[in-house]
Amino acid sequence: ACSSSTMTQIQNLFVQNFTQNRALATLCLRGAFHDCWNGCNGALLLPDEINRSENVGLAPLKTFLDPFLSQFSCVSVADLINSCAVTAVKFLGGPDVPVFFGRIDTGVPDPNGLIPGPTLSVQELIAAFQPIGFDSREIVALSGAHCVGVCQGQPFCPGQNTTFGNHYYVQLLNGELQGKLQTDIDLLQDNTMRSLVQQYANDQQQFFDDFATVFGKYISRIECNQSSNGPCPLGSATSSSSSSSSSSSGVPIGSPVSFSPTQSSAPVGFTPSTFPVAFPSPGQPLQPPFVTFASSSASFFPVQQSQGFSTIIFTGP
Ligand code: HEM
Repeated sequence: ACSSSTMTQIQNLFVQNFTQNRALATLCLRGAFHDCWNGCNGALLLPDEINRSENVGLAPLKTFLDPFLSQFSCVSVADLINSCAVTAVKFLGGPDVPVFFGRIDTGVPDPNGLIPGPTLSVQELIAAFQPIGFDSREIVALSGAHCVGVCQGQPFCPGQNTTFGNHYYVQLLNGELQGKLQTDIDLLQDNTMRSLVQQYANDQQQFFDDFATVFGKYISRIECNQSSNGPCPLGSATSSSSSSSSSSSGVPIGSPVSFSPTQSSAPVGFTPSTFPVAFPSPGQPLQPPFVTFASSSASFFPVQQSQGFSTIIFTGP
């Protein structure tokens, strides 16, 4: 893993790029959801995986992150994606999500079709999250990530999709999310989930606190037995459990490790998160079109300003 000062440098580069195009931030957040579903392992950026239909729309994330991987050889893909996601949440106005760095990349694509699809019923959604250790209340908190970004080119939350906040829950209750994701709308059909939607709609701080805890837990799920000599700091390696699955190459994947994301120090072998990173003050964006790595002549690809979230335009290098 990189030193914490290098992680800070990386996070600052993320911030600079988000300043140019906020759509990059929402891409990163969705990327962490997908990369970590089967344990955070960096497989999302493998060509076999990024081009799957379940990852439609995420290809620009690879374009965005590849230059970081060339520039910073110390960082794993999984750490890069998750560092990007927590930086995105904060950049968009959300809470500090605790994150530690030291994830190992698998190099093998995850099985296709594991990630829950947008047409699941609420019972199916609960059943999908249960084996990876998340209950219905945690699903409600995680789904709040749809306060930002787009669904099939349209804002999830009409008029408010560029900042992180509890408007997703307010709009869900008001019926303003009709025509978007069925899995979002169906949260209202389960009594426990609907009452939590109401609580979050009334109390942004509670949403932020819960989102930080639950998303911090989500991005800490690391399969410890992927490598015999890499860091496995979050718990003892386990290679079998009732919920274990197999990767497409037949390598057994251990049960998700758990730890308290509110613990103050990084587990052994992990670099702690480096919040707060410096955020540019509003009204002082960097000059487009180039964001460059400070310590090298490598120029980052230019990202043009896009209107809202409808387009991400890459014109580089
Ligand atoms: C609960 C199950 C979930 C389902 C079925 C789901 C499904 C989807 C779908 C279909 C899209 C639209 C993709 C497109 O049309 O381009 C999307 C976008 C997004 N999802 Fe989810 N998602 C889920 C949970 C999550 C979670 C847990 C997170 C993060 C914590 C997340 C973050 C995002 C973000 C930020 C976007 C917007 C991406 C962008 O603007 O490019 N989602 N999701």
